[in-house]
Amino acid sequence: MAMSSFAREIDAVLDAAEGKKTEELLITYKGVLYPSTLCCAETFQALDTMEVRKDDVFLAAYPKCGTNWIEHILNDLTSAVLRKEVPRIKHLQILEFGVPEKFQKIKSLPSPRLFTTHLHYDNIPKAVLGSNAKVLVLLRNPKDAAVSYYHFYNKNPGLPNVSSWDEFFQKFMSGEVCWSSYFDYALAWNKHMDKENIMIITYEEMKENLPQGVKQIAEFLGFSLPEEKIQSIAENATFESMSNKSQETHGKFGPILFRKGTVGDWKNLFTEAQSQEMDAKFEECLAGTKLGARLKYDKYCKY
Ligand SMILES: Nc1ncnc2c1ncn2[C@@H]1O[C@H](COP(=O)(O)OS(=O)(=O)O)[C@@H](OP(=O)(O)O)[C@H]1O
Repeated sequence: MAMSSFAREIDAVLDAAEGKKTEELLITYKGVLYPSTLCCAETFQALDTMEVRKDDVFLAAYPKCGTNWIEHILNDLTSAVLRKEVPRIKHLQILEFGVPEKFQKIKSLPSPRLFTTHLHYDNIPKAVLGSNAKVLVLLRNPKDAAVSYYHFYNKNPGLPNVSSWDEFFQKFMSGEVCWSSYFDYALAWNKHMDKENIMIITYEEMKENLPQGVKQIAEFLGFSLPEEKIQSIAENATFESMSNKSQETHGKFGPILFRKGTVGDWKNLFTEAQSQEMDAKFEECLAGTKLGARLKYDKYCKY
């Protein structure tokens, strides 16, 4: 099976990580950890002056909340509207990845350009947040996000191994993970989610009704597509469909990324005490907020 250029690009990043010592795998920029195989200070600086078009589309997602899933749907929706395949170029499309010279190439990409970022609201370029470009914000319940992140730390050669789930749980709770704290991330978006050009989606809602989720995203983007097209995009975006093609689309990264794709896997790792600790943190940070309600914590994070 032929590998996409995107898959070859990811394989090259994984190969580069294999040669690095553990202490070389992370960098810190403005107090936040990032993987050194993908991010550098020069690109963060260049991001500050990135030019934004009003028809650019941004996907903002905390890591492990289903970023690659929604990217795939956005790509399919855009390809359907343009009636041609939109190529994916990860180091260009993920705002904080790659080298600063990429911004020259970004300027020549045709509209509508699709970008992704895991950056905290405060670190997203002001040009993006000050524009009317559409921003789709993706979150997942924090317990499943933590479990997914834990496996990712240990399976991805680009991240340092953690010796145990207990160790990772404490790091996740204190925000000592790449892209920093889940709770700070969600709280920041809570303040901005009512803006017209911002739409929140959750992993769990997409799992509950994928065609409905695809339709809502299309409507938010102003894309008018026949029902059958929405259905076929949803069918291509199931976990089974995406993981079956992952070797082709994501190369060696495929099995690392498409792990389980379920809701509730946290019950296999969380101890009772850890579950209560996260319940208390959620209560302290997000309970009573509009975004907190959207996450349906009691449904997805309680026994
Ligand atoms: N199509 C589809 N349906 C349901 N779930 C899916 C799908 N595609 C990816 N996934 C799951 O999303 C998790 C990876 O999240 P991200 O893509 O955000 O990871 S990353 O931060 O970009 O590395 C990871 O979750 P876990 O399986 O729980 O680890 C993936 O399996």
